Amino acid sequence: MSASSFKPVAVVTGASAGIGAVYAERLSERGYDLILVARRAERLKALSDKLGAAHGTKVEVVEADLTNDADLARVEKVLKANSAITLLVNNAGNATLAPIAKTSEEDAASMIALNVIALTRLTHAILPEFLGRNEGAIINVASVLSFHALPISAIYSGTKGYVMNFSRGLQQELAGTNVRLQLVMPASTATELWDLSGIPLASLNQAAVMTSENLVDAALAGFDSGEDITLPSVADATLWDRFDEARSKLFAATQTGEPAPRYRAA
Ligand SMILES: NC(=O)C1=CN([C@@H]2O[C@H](COP(=O)(O)OP(=O)(O)OC[C@H]3O[C@@H](n4cnc5c(N)ncnc54)[C@H](OP(=O)(O)O)[C@@H]3O)[C@@H](O)[C@H]2O)C=CC1
Ligand SMILES: N[C@@H](C=O)C(=O)O
Repeated sequence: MSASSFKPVAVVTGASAGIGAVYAERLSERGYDLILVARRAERLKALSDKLGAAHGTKVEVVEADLTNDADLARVEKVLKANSAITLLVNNAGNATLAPIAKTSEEDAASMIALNVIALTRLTHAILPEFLGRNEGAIINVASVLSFHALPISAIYSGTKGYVMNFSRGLQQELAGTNVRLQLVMPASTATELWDLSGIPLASLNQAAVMTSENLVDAALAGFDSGEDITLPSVADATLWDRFDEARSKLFAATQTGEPAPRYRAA
């Protein structure tokens, strides 16, 4: 079934589980028709049936492995062909949490292909249409590991650091347009990702783990209030402002054109 044209359409990648499945539910409640993307089509179909019955949502199920070039090209085509799309949620992501020496080349490549390349290409696919209509929104799901790295997260943090910088740069490009990008940076959230990553969810400090429902509801509250950057678990929002100010000052301080005195020969 293809999505109808009289309701706005949202695309959610990685909608078969976890955070993406909750985004699909919440966007359905908000009156969107949906294009849901993931490998497990049977789960997407079950979600589609549920949302159709509950809210009359029309859902287009797109079974795709976003690390596969042909599948990704097919999803790009779906995005380019549908002018009713007003929202893209780049949520699909995977993690192998282990030291690099213990991470297979396949797992490393898969994180880069999904977290970096697929997100970039899908953004690139939808952007001309959004800019042409001067409307639309992109939600990029990054992580608090976008700005922090652990001994087991070098590659994952690298990919999520990319999502943060890609999104920050694009937000500046979009200034003055009616197209917006929200960067969401969740901390630990109770999803399948953990067990798949090699770190059991049960081994985490449960007090620091958010439910995916709370995560998405907070992220959408941030979206509704016009936030560019949403850190759903951070109570003191000025922490980000101070971090970003320090980053900006550090960048400005690099623009000297000469070695710092401590590096000059005595
Ligand atoms: N859980 C957490 O603690 C945190 C998660 N995040 C980020 O949130 C996002 C969602 O993760 P979360 O809900 O936790 O993870 P889940 O593992 O629960 O869900 C991941 C989703 O991505 C899909 N997916 C995985 N691989 C592929 C692929 N190759 N092609 C297409 N779809 C794929 C999965 O579907 P299928 O297997 O059917 O393809 C699934 O729908 C990710 O970007 C993650 O990095 C950020 C911070 C914290
Ligand atoms: N998915 C989590 C892995 O460490 C995170 O992004 O925080």
